Amino acid sequence: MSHQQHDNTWRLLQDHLDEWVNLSKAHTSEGHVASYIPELANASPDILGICIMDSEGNTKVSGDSDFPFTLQSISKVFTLILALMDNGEEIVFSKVGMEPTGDDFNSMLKLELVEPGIPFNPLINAGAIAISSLIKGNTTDEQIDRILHFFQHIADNPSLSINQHVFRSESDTAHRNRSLAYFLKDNGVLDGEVDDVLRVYFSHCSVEVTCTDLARMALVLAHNGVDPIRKRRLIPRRFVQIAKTFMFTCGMYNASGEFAMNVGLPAKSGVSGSILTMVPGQYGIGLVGPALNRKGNSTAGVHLLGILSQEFDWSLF
Ligand SMILES: NC(=O)CC[C@H](N)C(=O)O
Repeated sequence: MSHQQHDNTWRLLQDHLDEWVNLSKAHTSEGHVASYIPELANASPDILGICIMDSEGNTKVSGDSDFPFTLQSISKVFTLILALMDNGEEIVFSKVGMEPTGDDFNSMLKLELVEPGIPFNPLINAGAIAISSLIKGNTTDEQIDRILHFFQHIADNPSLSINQHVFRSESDTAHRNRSLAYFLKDNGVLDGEVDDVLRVYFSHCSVEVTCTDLARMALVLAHNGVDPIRKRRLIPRRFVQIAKTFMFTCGMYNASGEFAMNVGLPAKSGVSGSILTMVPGQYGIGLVGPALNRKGNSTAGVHLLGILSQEFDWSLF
């Protein structure tokens, strides 16, 4: 992208981002805050915030961009990358597949239906739980520490930490994830103890961030693993390529096709109402809008990204 294009985009964002956020905010009333993790239900449904970061670290923020939230399923992108860096492709893809499911993110249907009973991809819950078990460490605490440090490193923010209330809230109520994990254990997909693996999984889902952290993490993916600000490679290019492909095909759960059609960018959402996305080679984007549609994606967030993509012709197609 030329400097002039960037300047134009930045000027339009300066003039219109607040207006687009306000327009999209109206769509928060179409959704509901996730309540199956009781602690998440405390978030106000009418929140909407966004941060867009360019490759020099300049930001455009709007709305409730300081609202802290937990990564939830967005963390799965980065644990996948760490598992790939720890084990390589061959081992990782002996435990999870490469295909979208078309089912809800916490579905267990295909684990029994389709041989050999490995999760279809690393971004559905079953797949992400399998990935958690692949993170290296001599103890569960060491695995969790390594993940947290990796997230801090990518976000360039050493103060990222685990929200213990959200962790406990999920851990106490995660009957479905527990059953998924036992299923995986029985199918020979999980190496460790179910409780230990789930502690790793709930911990990385509970890392607390802001939109700016998300945008910063996305920026590294937008630049294929090189941090354009620290001017350093943080992730091998191939592993970012794998992560972005999954984001494209599975990142918005079973609404990934619709999102690809309307926005056309690799993205990952979480049940906290967060979305991480990027304009390849250009911008990292983080947003939060806790009111979710039926498929578990932020109603206002998806709307806002639709406007931005159209306005700036960001679709990759
Ligand atoms: N979709 C999500 O964000 C799911 C993550 C959440 N921790 C869960 O396992 O249910």
